[in-house]
Amino acid sequence: MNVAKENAAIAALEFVRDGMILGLGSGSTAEIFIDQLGERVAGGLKIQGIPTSARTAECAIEAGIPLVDADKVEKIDLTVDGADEVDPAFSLIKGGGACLLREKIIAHASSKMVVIVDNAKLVDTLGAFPLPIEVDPFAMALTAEKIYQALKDTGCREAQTVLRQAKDKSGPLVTDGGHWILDSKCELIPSPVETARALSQIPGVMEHGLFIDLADVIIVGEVDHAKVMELSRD
Ligand SMILES: O=C[C@H](O)[C@H](O)[C@H](O)COP(=O)(O)O
Repeated sequence: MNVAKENAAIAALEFVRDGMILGLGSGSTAEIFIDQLGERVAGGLKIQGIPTSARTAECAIEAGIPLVDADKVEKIDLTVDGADEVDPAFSLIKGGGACLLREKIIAHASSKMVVIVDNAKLVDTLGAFPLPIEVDPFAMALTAEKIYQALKDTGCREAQTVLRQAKDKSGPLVTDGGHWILDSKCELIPSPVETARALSQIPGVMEHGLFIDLADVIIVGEVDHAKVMELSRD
């Protein structure tokens, strides 16, 4: 167990209240949170979870967390999720686990997003972590060329893009939504807002891993404590 991730996950429990509808993120840090949340549910906490991936749904069921269909709710109170990179403006790169589309749908619909990371995820400028971009497999080469242009036009020089492969090497990794993932190594993304906007305009791009203006709280786990940083959007 990674103690820093565990400390971040435990600190996120402070944001959970009885009666909440919770977006449950994906990835190793989110899974630690789900385990912790399961213990609170066993102790009497009443919440319902909306998983952002098939894997998260399995973990939540195993942890004893009641789930609710995303189509059956009118609001989501809080989402707790991990991230691959976090910059000082709370912009994120997500999608290292290929769950970015559902994660973004749920984060966008949530009143609050709490991001839990260890301090290795904090960066001055996003881009060292290859940016995951979820694409429709149809005419993927044409979409990839448009992505390359969009990245170049917004200042990400020499972006190298690779099609993510399934772990069993059977072919391209297929997301829960039936799409493929292109990972673009940008080194630096100087204007995340512009890059996000440019990528969103490409028809074959289902979603990209830049999460802008979504995170309200970043919890950074260390070995002996967690630091909670809140951003006011007023
Ligand atoms: O698609 C996966 C997600 O965006 C994860 O939340 C992200 O990759 C961070 O995962 P981890 O907590 O395992 O580093």
